Amino acid sequence: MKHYNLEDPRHPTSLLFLIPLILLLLQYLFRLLHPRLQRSPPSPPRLPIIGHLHLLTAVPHKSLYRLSLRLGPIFSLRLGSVPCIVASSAAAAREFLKVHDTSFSNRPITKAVSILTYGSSNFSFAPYGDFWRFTKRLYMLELFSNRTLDQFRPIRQDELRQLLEELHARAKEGAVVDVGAAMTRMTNNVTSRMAVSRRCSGTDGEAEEARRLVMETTELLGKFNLSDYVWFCKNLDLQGYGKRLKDLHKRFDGLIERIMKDKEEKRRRKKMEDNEEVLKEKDLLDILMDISEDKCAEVRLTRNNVKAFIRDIFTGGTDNTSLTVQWAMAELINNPLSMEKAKAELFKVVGNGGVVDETDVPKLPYLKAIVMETLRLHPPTPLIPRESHEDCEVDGFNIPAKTRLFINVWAIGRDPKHWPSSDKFMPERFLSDEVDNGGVGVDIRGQHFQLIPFGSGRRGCPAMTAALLVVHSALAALIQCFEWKVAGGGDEVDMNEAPGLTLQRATPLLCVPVARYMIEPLLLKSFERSIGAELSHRTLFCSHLAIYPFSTVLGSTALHPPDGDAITELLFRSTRASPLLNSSYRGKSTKQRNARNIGRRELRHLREDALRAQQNMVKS
Ligand code: HEM
Repeated sequence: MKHYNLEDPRHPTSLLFLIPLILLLLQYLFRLLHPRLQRSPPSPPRLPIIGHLHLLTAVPHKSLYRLSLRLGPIFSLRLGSVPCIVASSAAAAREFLKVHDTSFSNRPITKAVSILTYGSSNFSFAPYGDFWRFTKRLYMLELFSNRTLDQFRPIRQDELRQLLEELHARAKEGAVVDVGAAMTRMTNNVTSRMAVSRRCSGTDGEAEEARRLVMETTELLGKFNLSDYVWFCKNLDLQGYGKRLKDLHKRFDGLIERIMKDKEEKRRRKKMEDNEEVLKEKDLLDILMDISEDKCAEVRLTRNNVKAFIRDIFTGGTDNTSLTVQWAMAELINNPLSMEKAKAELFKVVGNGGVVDETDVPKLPYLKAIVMETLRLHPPTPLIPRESHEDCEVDGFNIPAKTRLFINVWAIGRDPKHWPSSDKFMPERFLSDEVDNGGVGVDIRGQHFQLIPFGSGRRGCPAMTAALLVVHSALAALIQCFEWKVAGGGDEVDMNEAPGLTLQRATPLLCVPVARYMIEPLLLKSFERSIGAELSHRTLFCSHLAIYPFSTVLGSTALHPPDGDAITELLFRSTRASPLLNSSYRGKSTKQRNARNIGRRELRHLREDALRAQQNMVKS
């Protein structure tokens, strides 16, 4: 046996110092051979199994913002077993949504998504590829084209009128109004009438069911489901969301099937009658059905595609739009100076010559600045979700395929680097004649990455124009027609956010509206203004029918009914239906209630027909 002196370099223990060196060398070689491991974004220490889940609080965009202050604008997390990356600065958002947009053009498919979208048969969660490209074109050229938006203008006007009438009635009673609920009803109705020619609120149970389904869909899509993140919970339903999702899907499917069957029957009848005029008046479901029946279409839409698209439109069209108006109103109530400026601008442009209209908006820069400032501070989708479909290198970091990306739009909108006094509500920052506080020349269409409430790039929101039409006109009308008092006294409303993935308010916005004008003459002036010089006796009569209850119109001596088939029919219908709505008919029996409901429904249909007749007359 050999004996070495410890000082002797040939002694085995003296070689121990080589081990760390060898390990480092091996690690280097390993990284060299596996480019994915070359450089990963910074990440905090994580726990076994749950990874970084414990770092997320109930309001995830806020906890991710706090982490970004420590880790930088791009950092990575492991939520359970899911690799994620978070971008929290304008420059980082630009990297992901512009430079590497193609690599991050997928959306993560959660359990809720897969159940509620008929297995990603819709547009917003379709994987990036030919089908998505086809549907994007469909959205931009058909469903949300300028022509279609123009066609639906009377619907938006009519729903705004109904909202104002409802608020006016509450103002007369001095009653408290939940502004959020009223707005959601309105946006729901606009979307539903555009999509399937039906309202989502009203006297019949089906309309209310539709509204409930939309609300539940938005709620469940915004929930954080453990089975999406923790591998051993994958097939468990610990929070009970799985059961609720399946039940919700079944109810939605039943409703949409009924609507589609009804529509198919109507289309068959219309085709048999070959009624050209009626066939031209299409809702979004008609457009989708036309494409699904078109044998030459580039992509043949299945029945599930059509259903999933309609659901997409319902979900996208309701909550975001309503939330924007709610937060804007809350900010204006807490910033009375801004409210006064907005009122002054509206008075200068519209005066009391009618209710503010979509066509007035280009002349209302302060109103537009209010909406931009609201979307900066309160983006309805605070975290934009995307997923990479290939390995890529972003800003020197290697990001493997199937990494979930969250763009923290909320944090970017409050970054003091771009927005001085970033937490303050200052619409003036967007107006060139005021001090530049970061906003002059910035727009929200996805080109300026410091303000991207509608996202950017290929998968940016396709309905931005439609959404802004509703947001601007509804907000303007609320400011123009009412003073708003905080319910229960006080001058300020709470600005806290509720838990979840969408930017809901923690407390409802409860206010008492005080009417600034008599609403009916104002609405009538709007109609007269909108048809301007072409106003004739017949169109004026129709516009009265569309606004006033029948009895007022029929009793009006100033408006003796003009001749014409359309008018005669409308008159005949109103004389038949008006007794049902008569104020003396206040009985509580089922028969009386039913009669009133029939009367209300007929009033609604009559108003729609009167509006249509009015437009046809103006056109011809
Ligand atoms: C104020 C209102 C709205 C806001 C703030 C908003 C915001 C957004 C955002 C942030 C995205 C993701 C963009 C991205 O990944 O880059 C998005 C996508 C989408 N939005 Fe909107 N949205 C609004 C209104 C609407 C409306 C009214 C509809 C439809 C009726 C709609 C339909 C969609 C659809 C279908 C997508 C998915 C697009 C795709 O994946 O290619 N949105 N929206």
